[in-house]
Amino acid sequence: MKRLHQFLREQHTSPELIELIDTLLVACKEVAYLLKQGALAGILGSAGAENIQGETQKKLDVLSNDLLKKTLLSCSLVKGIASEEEDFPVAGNPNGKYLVTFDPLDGSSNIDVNVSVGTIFSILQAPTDLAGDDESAFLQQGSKQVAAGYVLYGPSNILVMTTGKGTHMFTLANTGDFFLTRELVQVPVTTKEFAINMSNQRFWEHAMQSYVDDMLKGEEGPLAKRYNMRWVASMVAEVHRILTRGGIFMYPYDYREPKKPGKLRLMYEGNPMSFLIEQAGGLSTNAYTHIMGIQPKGIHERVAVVLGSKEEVNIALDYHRRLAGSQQGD
Ligand SMILES: O=P(O)(O)OC[C@H]1O[C@](O)(COP(=O)(O)O)[C@@H](O)[C@@H]1O
Ligand SMILES: [Mg+2]
Ligand SMILES: [Mg+2]
Repeated sequence: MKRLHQFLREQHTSPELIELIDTLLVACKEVAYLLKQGALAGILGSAGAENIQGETQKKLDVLSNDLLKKTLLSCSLVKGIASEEEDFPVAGNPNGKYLVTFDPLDGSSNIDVNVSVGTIFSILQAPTDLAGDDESAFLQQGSKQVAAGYVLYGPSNILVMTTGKGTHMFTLANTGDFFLTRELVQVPVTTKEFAINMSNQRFWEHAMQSYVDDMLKGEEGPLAKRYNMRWVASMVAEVHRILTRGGIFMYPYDYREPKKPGKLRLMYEGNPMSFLIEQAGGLSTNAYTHIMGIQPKGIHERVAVVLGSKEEVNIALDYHRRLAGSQQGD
């Protein structure tokens, strides 16, 4: 079986990018180790603090953020980092070549119940004229990502990544090495499986309500399909399922907090996941347009997410095109 290193070299990945990915994975392996120990390592429960987005931090949110931050900032290639758990970007080496944004622990609500969680990352080229703690250095469209991926901490620990040459999966062995276990992943074009938090239904836009209503009508409805539903509440686990067997994942805009265009964050959730999905032949949108074409305005900016199997995402887009701005009963 092929080691990650060998694979990346064969893909003509630059030695610097390989070194950076290696560094990042050192921290992810420590997170994986801590998760395996669970209560024995005293890592469960809340940290008793909130992040800048007003979310209660779990102990492991803080621990994994500290691990990733320390490890990445020790690498001379890193000019700056931006994390879900850091209010502002943090500067690294002024001559560093890369910026890294990350969600150190995705699916935090699942830590205490021993369900899959993950680390999501996105790597950008650092502009030479801006400091590593200058927010504007990070505000690049998702289409500019140099590499992106996640490590899923589940029954197996799996790295899924892309450098723009397809999406590939690597499984962590006991030796600490990642081995290539799925090359050139392809998201099936069609699906009958959707993932959405149904409890927010009454807050969605009419277009999304109408689409999901029609899905629930099954064979007798206009979509003429019997759908199945899944909701893990860890985006990494949902995206992993979709990369493995297809599906559509949606965290749409909703009216709960009208000023926020969605729950998920563009720079360290939406963009990296979009890069992975689209490199695997899927589609990733905010229900209207490609996520990777959105010009970010802030490192913690929110985004609506509708991604997965191409045909199904196109159906969702079609509902939004037709019903944009309409109200129930229109
Ligand atoms: O609580 P909900 O509405 O089910 O939201 C679940 C979503 O929130 C997230 O947990 C947000 O990520 P964090 O845990 O990093 O804040 C996603 O992974 C997941 O898709
Ligand atoms: Mg997250
Ligand atoms: Mg998180």
